[in-house]
Amino acid sequence: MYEVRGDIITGLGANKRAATDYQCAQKLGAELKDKVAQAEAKTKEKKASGKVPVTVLTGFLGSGKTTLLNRILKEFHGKRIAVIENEFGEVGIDDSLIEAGPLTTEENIIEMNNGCICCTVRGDLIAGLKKMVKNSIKNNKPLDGVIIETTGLADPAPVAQTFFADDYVQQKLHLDGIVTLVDAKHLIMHLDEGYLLWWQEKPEGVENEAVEQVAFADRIVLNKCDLVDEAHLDEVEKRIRMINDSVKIQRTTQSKVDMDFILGIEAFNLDKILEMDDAFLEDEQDHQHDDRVTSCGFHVKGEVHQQRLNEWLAWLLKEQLGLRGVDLFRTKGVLAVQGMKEKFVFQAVHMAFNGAPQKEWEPGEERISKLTFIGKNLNRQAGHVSNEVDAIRCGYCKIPLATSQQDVLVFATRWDRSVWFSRALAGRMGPVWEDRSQHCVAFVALSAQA
Ligand SMILES: Nc1nc2c(ncn2[C@@H]2O[C@H](COP(=O)(O)OP(=O)(O)OP(=O)(O)O)[C@@H](O)[C@H]2O)c(=O)[nH]1
Repeated sequence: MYEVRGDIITGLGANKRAATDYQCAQKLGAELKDKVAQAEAKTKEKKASGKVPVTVLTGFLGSGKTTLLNRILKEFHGKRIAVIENEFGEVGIDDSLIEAGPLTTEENIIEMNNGCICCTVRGDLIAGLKKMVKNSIKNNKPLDGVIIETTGLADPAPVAQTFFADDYVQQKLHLDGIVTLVDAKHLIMHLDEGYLLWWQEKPEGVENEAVEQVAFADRIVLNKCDLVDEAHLDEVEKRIRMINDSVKIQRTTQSKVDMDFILGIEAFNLDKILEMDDAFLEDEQDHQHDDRVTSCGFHVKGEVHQQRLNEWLAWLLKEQLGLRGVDLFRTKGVLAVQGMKEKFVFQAVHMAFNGAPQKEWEPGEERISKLTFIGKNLNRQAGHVSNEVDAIRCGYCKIPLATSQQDVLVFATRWDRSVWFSRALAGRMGPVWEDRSQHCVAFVALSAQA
Protein backbone atom coordinates (compact mmCIF):
# COMPACT_ATOMS: atom_id res chain seq x y z
CA MET A 1 0.00 0.00 0.00
CA TYR A 2 2.82 2.41 0.89
CA GLU A 3 4.53 1.63 -2.41
CA VAL A 4 1.37 2.27 -4.47
CA ARG A 5 0.73 5.51 -2.63
CA GLY A 6 4.38 6.50 -3.14
CA ASP A 7 3.99 5.89 -6.91
CA ILE A 8 0.84 8.01 -7.07
CA ILE A 9 2.20 10.98 -5.22
CA THR A 10 5.51 10.83 -7.08
CA GLY A 11 3.41 11.44 -10.20
CA LEU A 12 1.90 14.47 -8.52
CA GLY A 13 5.26 15.92 -7.59
CA ALA A 14 5.25 15.32 -3.81
CA ASN A 15 8.61 13.59 -3.94
CA LYS A 16 9.66 14.12 -0.35
CA ARG A 17 6.43 12.58 0.87
CA ALA A 18 6.77 9.74 -1.67
CA ALA A 19 10.26 9.00 -0.33
CA THR A 20 8.75 8.67 3.15
CA ASP A 21 6.11 6.24 1.85
CA TYR A 22 8.75 4.13 0.08
CA GLN A 23 10.79 4.05 3.27
CA CYS A 24 7.73 2.77 5.16
CA ALA A 25 7.25 0.06 2.50
CA GLN A 26 10.93 -0.86 2.88
CA LYS A 27 10.49 -1.28 6.61
CA LEU A 28 7.75 -3.78 5.79
CA GLY A 29 10.17 -5.75 3.63
CA ALA A 30 9.88 -4.26 0.11
CA GLU A 31 13.06 -3.68 -1.91
CA LEU A 32 12.69 -0.05 -2.97
CA LYS A 33 16.13 1.49 -2.68
CA ASP A 34 16.02 2.84 -6.25
CA LYS A 35 12.62 4.41 -5.84
CA VAL A 36 13.65 6.09 -2.58
CA ALA A 37 16.78 7.49 -4.25
CA GLN A 38 14.82 8.69 -7.29
CA ALA A 39 12.20 10.41 -5.15
CA GLU A 40 14.89 12.09 -3.08
CA ALA A 41 16.72 13.26 -6.20
CA LYS A 42 13.52 14.63 -7.73
CA THR A 43 12.84 16.58 -4.57
CA LYS A 44 15.91 18.63 -5.38
CA GLU A 45 14.98 19.16 -9.02
CA LYS A 46 13.00 22.14 -10.17
CA LYS A 47 9.55 21.03 -11.20
CA ALA A 48 6.94 21.91 -13.77
CA SER A 49 9.16 23.34 -16.52
CA GLY A 50 7.27 24.28 -19.67
CA LYS A 51 3.96 24.51 -17.88
CA VAL A 52 2.06 27.75 -17.48
CA PRO A 53 2.52 29.08 -13.93
CA VAL A 54 -0.63 29.77 -11.95
CA THR A 55 -0.85 32.09 -8.98
CA VAL A 56 -3.78 31.91 -6.59
CA LEU A 57 -4.50 35.32 -5.05
CA THR A 58 -6.50 34.90 -1.93
CA GLY A 59 -7.22 36.88 1.24
CA PHE A 60 -10.24 38.03 3.20
CA LEU A 61 -12.84 40.42 1.78
CA GLY A 62 -11.34 43.84 1.10
CA SER A 63 -7.73 42.88 1.86
CA GLY A 64 -6.41 44.27 -1.45
CA LYS A 65 -6.55 41.40 -3.97
CA THR A 66 -8.01 43.38 -6.87
CA THR A 67 -5.58 46.23 -6.13
CA LEU A 68 -2.72 43.73 -6.44
CA LEU A 69 -4.17 42.12 -9.55
CA ASN A 70 -4.30 45.51 -11.26
CA ARG A 71 -0.72 46.17 -10.20
CA ILE A 72 0.39 42.86 -11.73
CA LEU A 73 -1.48 43.54 -14.98
CA LYS A 74 0.09 46.99 -15.16
CA GLU A 75 3.66 45.91 -14.39
CA PHE A 76 3.44 42.95 -16.78
CA HIS A 77 1.51 44.69 -19.53
CA GLY A 78 3.86 43.11 -22.08
CA LYS A 79 2.93 39.61 -20.94
CA ARG A 80 -0.13 37.57 -21.76
CA ILE A 81 -1.69 36.96 -18.40
CA ALA A 82 -5.02 35.22 -18.11
CA VAL A 83 -7.27 36.01 -15.18
CA ILE A 84 -9.96 34.00 -13.44
CA GLU A 85 -12.00 36.27 -11.26
CA ASN A 86 -14.32 34.76 -8.70
CA GLU A 87 -16.50 37.15 -6.78
CA PHE A 88 -18.90 36.70 -3.88
CA GLY A 89 -21.94 38.89 -4.24
CA GLU A 90 -25.19 38.71 -6.12
CA VAL A 91 -24.17 41.70 -8.22
CA GLY A 92 -20.68 41.45 -9.76
CA ILE A 93 -18.54 44.58 -9.40
CA ASP A 94 -14.95 43.43 -9.91
CA ASP A 95 -15.25 43.14 -13.69
CA SER A 96 -15.54 46.95 -13.72
CA LEU A 97 -12.57 47.31 -11.38
CA ILE A 98 -10.02 45.22 -13.28
CA GLU A 99 -7.70 47.32 -15.40
CA ALA A 100 -6.56 44.88 -18.05
CA GLY A 101 -3.52 45.61 -20.19
CA PRO A 102 -3.35 45.18 -23.99
CA LEU A 103 -2.53 41.44 -23.86
CA THR A 104 -5.06 40.55 -21.22
CA THR A 105 -8.03 40.70 -23.52
CA GLU A 106 -11.61 39.66 -22.86
CA GLU A 107 -11.00 36.09 -23.98
CA ASN A 108 -8.36 35.81 -21.25
CA ILE A 109 -10.58 37.03 -18.44
CA ILE A 110 -13.14 34.66 -17.03
CA GLU A 111 -15.56 35.85 -14.39
CA MET A 112 -17.26 33.40 -12.10
CA ASN A 113 -19.89 35.09 -10.01
CA ASN A 114 -22.36 32.30 -9.56
CA GLY A 115 -20.70 30.54 -6.65
CA CYS A 116 -17.41 30.00 -4.93
CA ILE A 117 -14.58 28.29 -6.86
CA CYS A 118 -13.52 26.49 -3.72
CA CYS A 119 -16.79 24.51 -3.75
CA THR A 120 -19.89 25.17 -5.87
CA VAL A 121 -18.20 26.14 -9.13
CA ARG A 122 -15.00 24.15 -8.87
CA GLY A 123 -16.01 22.23 -12.01
CA ASP A 124 -16.30 25.57 -13.80
CA LEU A 125 -12.80 26.46 -12.65
CA ILE A 126 -11.37 23.33 -14.27
CA ALA A 127 -13.41 23.96 -17.44
CA GLY A 128 -12.28 27.61 -17.48
CA LEU A 129 -8.61 26.72 -17.12
CA LYS A 130 -8.85 24.13 -19.90
CA LYS A 131 -10.62 26.57 -22.21
CA MET A 132 -7.97 29.23 -21.65
CA VAL A 133 -5.13 26.84 -22.36
CA LYS A 134 -6.81 25.30 -25.43
CA ASN A 135 -7.58 28.76 -26.87
CA SER A 136 -4.03 29.89 -26.33
CA ILE A 137 -2.71 26.81 -28.16
CA LYS A 138 -5.26 27.10 -30.98
CA ASN A 139 -4.53 30.80 -31.52
CA ASN A 140 -0.81 30.35 -31.06
CA LYS A 141 -0.81 32.93 -28.28
CA PRO A 142 0.98 31.21 -25.42
CA LEU A 143 0.10 32.32 -21.94
CA ASP A 144 2.80 33.70 -19.66
CA GLY A 145 0.78 33.11 -16.55
CA VAL A 146 -2.63 32.67 -15.01
CA ILE A 147 -3.87 34.56 -11.95
CA ILE A 148 -6.86 33.24 -10.04
CA GLU A 149 -8.42 35.81 -7.73
CA THR A 150 -10.60 33.95 -5.26
CA THR A 151 -13.49 35.43 -3.36
CA GLY A 152 -12.61 36.82 0.03
CA LEU A 153 -14.50 33.92 1.57
CA ALA A 154 -12.69 31.13 -0.24
CA ASP A 155 -10.75 28.30 1.28
CA PRO A 156 -7.64 28.09 -0.92
CA ALA A 157 -7.04 24.37 -0.30
CA PRO A 158 -9.73 23.04 -2.68
CA VAL A 159 -8.62 25.59 -5.29
CA ALA A 160 -5.05 24.29 -5.03
CA GLN A 161 -6.32 20.73 -5.17
CA THR A 162 -7.77 21.45 -8.63
CA PHE A 163 -4.21 21.32 -10.00
CA PHE A 164 -3.89 17.70 -8.95
CA ALA A 165 -7.44 16.58 -9.76
CA ASP A 166 -7.47 16.79 -13.54
CA ASP A 167 -4.93 15.25 -15.93
CA TYR A 168 -5.10 17.95 -18.60
CA VAL A 169 -4.78 20.76 -16.08
CA GLN A 170 -1.85 18.96 -14.49
CA GLN A 171 -0.08 18.50 -17.83
CA LYS A 172 -0.41 22.11 -18.95
CA LEU A 173 -0.37 24.20 -15.80
CA HIS A 174 1.41 24.25 -12.54
CA LEU A 175 0.62 25.98 -9.31
CA ASP A 176 3.40 28.49 -8.72
CA GLY A 177 2.15 29.70 -5.38
CA ILE A 178 -0.68 30.76 -3.13
CA VAL A 179 -0.38 34.44 -2.31
CA THR A 180 -2.51 35.63 0.58
CA LEU A 181 -3.35 39.29 1.05
CA VAL A 182 -3.85 40.28 4.64
CA ASP A 183 -5.58 43.42 5.87
CA ALA A 184 -3.33 44.57 8.72
CA LYS A 185 -6.21 46.32 10.45
CA HIS A 186 -8.81 43.57 10.41
CA LEU A 187 -6.90 40.29 10.26
CA ILE A 188 -6.80 39.56 13.98
CA MET A 189 -10.52 40.17 14.29
CA HIS A 190 -11.22 37.68 11.49
CA LEU A 191 -8.79 35.10 12.86
CA ASP A 192 -10.49 35.27 16.24
CA GLU A 193 -13.96 34.89 14.86
CA GLY A 194 -15.46 31.67 16.11
CA TYR A 195 -12.67 31.09 18.63
CA LEU A 196 -12.42 33.80 21.26
CA LEU A 197 -15.73 35.55 21.00
CA TRP A 198 -18.58 33.29 22.03
CA TRP A 199 -21.27 35.40 20.35
CA GLN A 200 -19.46 35.00 17.07
CA GLU A 201 -19.23 31.25 17.31
CA LYS A 202 -19.37 29.60 13.92
CA PRO A 203 -21.89 26.86 13.19
CA GLU A 204 -20.53 23.33 13.49
CA GLY A 205 -18.40 22.17 10.58
CA VAL A 206 -17.86 25.70 9.28
CA GLU A 207 -14.28 26.75 8.74
CA ASN A 208 -12.69 30.07 9.52
CA GLU A 209 -11.65 31.11 6.01
CA ALA A 210 -9.18 33.75 7.25
CA VAL A 211 -7.27 31.02 9.14
CA GLU A 212 -7.26 28.72 6.09
CA GLN A 213 -6.02 31.51 3.84
CA VAL A 214 -3.06 32.18 6.14
CA ALA A 215 -2.36 28.49 6.74
CA PHE A 216 -2.13 27.63 3.04
CA ALA A 217 -0.16 30.73 2.01
CA ASP A 218 3.21 30.44 0.30
CA ARG A 219 3.61 34.19 0.56
CA ILE A 220 1.81 36.76 2.69
CA VAL A 221 1.37 40.31 1.55
CA LEU A 222 0.70 42.19 4.77
CA ASN A 223 -1.24 45.06 3.27
CA LYS A 224 -2.84 48.24 4.60
CA CYS A 225 0.13 48.99 6.84
CA ASP A 226 -0.87 52.66 6.70
CA LEU A 227 -3.89 51.93 8.90
CA VAL A 228 -2.04 50.60 11.96
CA ASP A 229 1.11 51.28 13.96
CA GLU A 230 4.33 49.26 14.16
CA ALA A 231 3.32 47.47 17.36
CA HIS A 232 0.09 46.27 15.78
CA LEU A 233 1.98 45.05 12.70
CA ASP A 234 4.34 43.05 14.91
CA GLU A 235 1.32 41.54 16.64
CA VAL A 236 -0.26 40.63 13.28
CA GLU A 237 2.97 38.96 12.15
CA LYS A 238 3.10 37.04 15.41
CA ARG A 239 -0.42 35.75 14.83
CA ILE A 240 0.43 34.78 11.25
CA ARG A 241 3.49 32.85 12.44
CA MET A 242 1.35 30.93 14.94
CA ILE A 243 -0.58 29.52 11.98
CA ASN A 244 2.13 29.34 9.32
CA ASP A 245 5.57 29.66 10.87
CA SER A 246 7.70 29.43 7.72
CA VAL A 247 5.76 31.71 5.37
CA LYS A 248 7.54 34.73 3.89
CA ILE A 249 5.84 38.03 4.68
CA GLN A 250 6.21 41.42 3.00
CA ARG A 251 4.65 44.56 4.51
CA THR A 252 2.94 46.88 2.03
CA THR A 253 0.42 49.59 1.41
CA GLN A 254 -1.82 49.66 -1.64
CA SER A 255 -0.57 46.12 -2.43
CA LYS A 256 2.78 47.56 -3.61
CA VAL A 257 4.73 44.35 -3.34
CA ASP A 258 7.86 43.30 -5.27
CA MET A 259 6.69 41.18 -8.18
CA ASP A 260 9.47 38.65 -7.69
CA PHE A 261 8.17 38.11 -4.17
CA ILE A 262 4.89 36.75 -5.53
CA LEU A 263 5.39 35.57 -9.12
CA GLY A 264 7.67 32.90 -10.57
CA ILE A 265 8.42 31.75 -7.05
CA GLU A 266 7.96 27.96 -7.47
CA ALA A 267 6.78 28.03 -3.90
CA PHE A 268 3.78 25.71 -3.82
CA ASN A 269 4.94 22.62 -2.04
CA LEU A 270 2.70 19.57 -2.00
CA ASP A 271 4.86 17.95 0.65
CA LYS A 272 4.25 20.81 3.04
CA ILE A 273 0.51 20.76 2.36
CA LEU A 274 0.28 17.00 2.93
CA GLU A 275 2.06 17.43 6.24
CA MET A 276 -0.60 19.95 7.23
CA ASP A 277 -3.60 18.23 5.66
CA ASP A 278 -3.28 14.53 5.05
CA ALA A 279 -6.61 14.40 3.18
CA PHE A 280 -5.62 17.20 0.77
CA LEU A 281 -5.65 14.96 -2.31
CA GLU A 282 -8.93 13.25 -1.51
CA ASP A 283 -11.70 14.01 -3.96
CA GLU A 284 -14.43 15.20 -1.65
CA GLN A 285 -12.93 17.56 0.87
CA ASP A 286 -15.22 18.44 3.69
CA HIS A 287 -15.77 22.12 3.24
CA GLN A 288 -18.60 24.30 4.42
CA HIS A 289 -19.25 28.02 4.28
CA ASP A 290 -21.02 30.01 6.96
CA ASP A 291 -24.58 30.34 5.65
CA ARG A 292 -25.11 33.44 7.73
CA VAL A 293 -22.79 35.33 5.42
CA THR A 294 -24.75 36.49 2.41
CA SER A 295 -24.81 39.29 -0.07
CA CYS A 296 -27.35 41.72 -1.29
CA GLY A 297 -27.05 43.89 -4.36
CA PHE A 298 -28.56 46.61 -6.48
CA HIS A 299 -28.35 46.74 -10.22
CA VAL A 300 -30.37 49.67 -11.37
CA LYS A 301 -30.59 51.81 -14.45
CA GLY A 302 -30.32 55.54 -13.95
CA GLU A 303 -28.23 58.07 -12.13
CA VAL A 304 -27.87 58.64 -8.43
CA HIS A 305 -27.62 61.80 -6.41
CA GLN A 306 -24.17 61.74 -4.84
CA GLN A 307 -24.82 63.70 -1.68
CA ARG A 308 -27.88 61.68 -0.76
CA LEU A 309 -26.06 58.48 -1.51
CA ASN A 310 -23.17 59.53 0.76
CA GLU A 311 -25.52 60.47 3.57
CA TRP A 312 -27.39 57.21 3.34
CA LEU A 313 -24.26 55.06 3.17
CA ALA A 314 -22.66 56.90 6.08
CA TRP A 315 -25.81 56.34 8.09
CA LEU A 316 -25.99 52.70 7.11
CA LEU A 317 -22.35 51.86 7.76
CA LYS A 318 -21.81 53.87 10.93
CA GLU A 319 -25.05 53.90 12.82
CA GLN A 320 -27.34 51.11 11.91
CA LEU A 321 -25.62 47.90 11.09
CA GLY A 322 -23.49 47.50 14.18
CA LEU A 323 -26.47 48.26 16.41
CA ARG A 324 -28.61 45.64 14.81
CA GLY A 325 -26.12 42.84 15.22
CA VAL A 326 -25.33 42.88 11.54
CA ASP A 327 -21.73 42.55 10.56
CA LEU A 328 -21.12 44.24 7.25
CA PHE A 329 -17.76 43.08 5.91
CA ARG A 330 -17.70 44.65 2.52
CA THR A 331 -19.55 47.10 0.30
CA LYS A 332 -18.57 48.01 -3.22
CA GLY A 333 -20.19 49.65 -6.13
CA VAL A 334 -19.85 51.34 -9.47
CA LEU A 335 -22.33 54.17 -9.72
CA ALA A 336 -23.64 56.49 -12.37
CA VAL A 337 -23.65 59.82 -10.56
CA GLN A 338 -25.72 62.66 -11.84
CA GLY A 339 -23.54 65.27 -13.54
CA MET A 340 -20.37 63.17 -13.45
CA LYS A 341 -18.79 61.95 -16.67
CA GLU A 342 -16.77 59.24 -14.92
CA LYS A 343 -17.97 56.08 -13.24
CA PHE A 344 -17.94 56.58 -9.49
CA VAL A 345 -16.36 53.68 -7.62
CA PHE A 346 -17.47 53.23 -4.04
CA GLN A 347 -15.64 50.87 -1.66
CA ALA A 348 -16.03 50.06 2.01
CA VAL A 349 -14.33 47.53 4.24
CA HIS A 350 -16.27 47.29 7.49
CA MET A 351 -17.00 50.88 8.47
CA ALA A 352 -14.19 52.58 6.52
CA PHE A 353 -15.34 53.82 3.17
CA ASN A 354 -14.08 55.83 0.24
CA GLY A 355 -15.14 56.69 -3.25
CA ALA A 356 -13.57 58.21 -6.34
CA PRO A 357 -14.35 58.77 -10.00
CA GLN A 358 -12.73 56.19 -12.25
CA LYS A 359 -12.98 55.65 -16.01
CA GLU A 360 -15.30 57.76 -18.12
CA TRP A 361 -18.55 56.30 -19.37
CA GLU A 362 -18.21 55.29 -23.01
CA PRO A 363 -20.37 57.22 -25.48
CA GLY A 364 -23.69 55.40 -25.71
CA GLU A 365 -22.94 53.18 -22.70
CA GLU A 366 -26.01 52.62 -20.58
CA ARG A 367 -25.75 54.34 -17.21
CA ILE A 368 -26.26 51.67 -14.59
CA SER A 369 -25.54 51.78 -10.87
CA LYS A 370 -24.36 48.62 -9.17
CA LEU A 371 -23.87 48.26 -5.44
CA THR A 372 -23.25 45.13 -3.45
CA PHE A 373 -23.17 44.41 0.29
CA ILE A 374 -21.56 41.35 1.88
CA GLY A 375 -22.03 40.58 5.54
CA LYS A 376 -23.32 38.38 8.27
CA ASN A 377 -26.91 38.19 9.45
CA LEU A 378 -28.16 40.45 6.72
CA ASN A 379 -31.65 38.97 6.71
CA ARG A 380 -34.33 41.07 8.29
CA GLN A 381 -37.77 40.60 9.65
CA ALA A 382 -40.93 41.58 7.87
CA GLY A 383 -41.75 45.27 7.65
CA HIS A 384 -42.66 47.87 5.14
CA VAL A 385 -41.94 51.36 3.97
CA SER A 386 -44.31 53.92 5.29
CA ASN A 387 -45.33 57.02 3.45
CA GLU A 388 -45.65 59.66 6.10
CA VAL A 389 -47.05 63.05 5.38
CA ASP A 390 -43.84 64.99 4.94
CA ALA A 391 -41.13 62.33 4.98
CA ILE A 392 -40.71 58.96 3.44
CA ARG A 393 -39.35 56.55 6.03
CA CYS A 394 -38.89 52.90 6.50
CA GLY A 395 -41.71 51.58 8.62
CA TYR A 396 -39.35 49.23 10.39
CA CYS A 397 -36.18 51.10 11.21
CA LYS A 398 -37.40 54.63 10.47
CA ILE A 399 -34.53 55.56 8.24
CA PRO A 400 -35.45 58.80 6.48
CA LEU A 401 -35.42 58.27 2.75
CA ALA A 402 -36.46 61.67 1.55
CA THR A 403 -39.08 64.27 2.09
CA SER A 404 -42.14 63.89 0.00
CA GLN A 405 -41.29 67.22 -1.61
CA GLN A 406 -38.21 65.69 -3.19
CA ASP A 407 -38.24 64.01 -6.47
CA VAL A 408 -36.50 60.78 -5.73
CA LEU A 409 -35.70 57.38 -6.97
CA VAL A 410 -36.11 54.87 -4.20
CA PHE A 411 -34.11 51.70 -4.28
CA ALA A 412 -35.29 49.03 -1.99
CA THR A 413 -34.13 45.59 -1.23
CA ARG A 414 -34.61 42.82 1.21
CA TRP A 415 -31.41 41.54 2.68
CA ASP A 416 -32.07 38.17 1.14
CA ARG A 417 -32.42 38.39 -2.62
CA SER A 418 -35.07 40.46 -4.19
CA VAL A 419 -34.58 43.99 -5.26
CA TRP A 420 -37.38 46.39 -5.98
CA PHE A 421 -37.24 50.01 -6.79
CA SER A 422 -39.64 52.62 -7.74
CA ARG A 423 -39.72 56.27 -8.55
CA ALA A 424 -41.52 58.56 -6.19
CA LEU A 425 -42.47 61.86 -7.72
CA ALA A 426 -42.70 64.99 -5.63
CA GLY A 427 -45.56 64.69 -3.22
CA ARG A 428 -46.62 61.32 -4.61
CA MET A 429 -45.13 58.13 -3.30
CA GLY A 430 -45.56 55.30 -5.73
CA PRO A 431 -45.84 51.74 -4.50
CA VAL A 432 -42.42 50.48 -3.47
CA TRP A 433 -43.02 46.93 -2.44
CA GLU A 434 -44.43 44.13 -4.42
CA ASP A 435 -44.64 42.16 -1.24
CA ARG A 436 -45.25 44.25 1.81
CA SER A 437 -44.64 41.40 4.18
CA GLN A 438 -40.94 41.55 3.38
CA HIS A 439 -38.92 44.16 5.17
CA CYS A 440 -36.37 46.06 3.18
CA VAL A 441 -33.46 47.39 5.09
CA ALA A 442 -31.45 48.99 2.35
CA PHE A 443 -33.03 51.67 0.33
CA VAL A 444 -31.75 54.87 -1.08
CA ALA A 445 -33.40 58.05 -2.00
CA LEU A 446 -30.97 59.10 -4.59
CA SER A 447 -31.93 60.70 -7.74
CA ALA A 448 -32.92 64.20 -8.52
CA GLN A 449 -34.05 63.26 -11.98
CA ALA A 450 -37.39 64.60 -13.01
N1 LIG B 1 -5.97 52.38 3.43
C1 LIG B 1 -5.69 51.46 2.53
N2 LIG B 1 -6.62 51.05 1.66
C2 LIG B 1 -6.28 50.10 0.75
C3 LIG B 1 -4.98 49.55 0.70
N3 LIG B 1 -4.95 48.62 -0.30
C4 LIG B 1 -6.18 48.61 -0.84
N4 LIG B 1 -6.99 49.51 -0.21
C5 LIG B 1 -8.41 49.78 -0.46
O1 LIG B 1 -9.18 48.74 0.12
C6 LIG B 1 -10.36 48.52 -0.63
C7 LIG B 1 -10.45 47.05 -1.01
O2 LIG B 1 -9.42 46.74 -1.92
P1 LIG B 1 -9.58 45.59 -3.02
O3 LIG B 1 -8.29 45.49 -3.74
O4 LIG B 1 -10.81 45.79 -3.82
O5 LIG B 1 -9.80 44.35 -2.05
P2 LIG B 1 -10.23 42.86 -2.45
O6 LIG B 1 -9.46 41.95 -1.57
O7 LIG B 1 -10.11 42.64 -3.91
O8 LIG B 1 -11.78 42.88 -2.06
P3 LIG B 1 -12.88 41.72 -2.35
O9 LIG B 1 -12.80 41.42 -3.81
O10 LIG B 1 -14.16 42.32 -1.96
O11 LIG B 1 -12.51 40.58 -1.50
C8 LIG B 1 -10.27 49.46 -1.81
O12 LIG B 1 -10.99 50.63 -1.50
C9 LIG B 1 -8.79 49.78 -1.93
O13 LIG B 1 -8.53 51.02 -2.54
C10 LIG B 1 -3.99 50.01 1.64
O14 LIG B 1 -2.84 49.58 1.69
N5 LIG B 1 -4.43 50.95 2.53
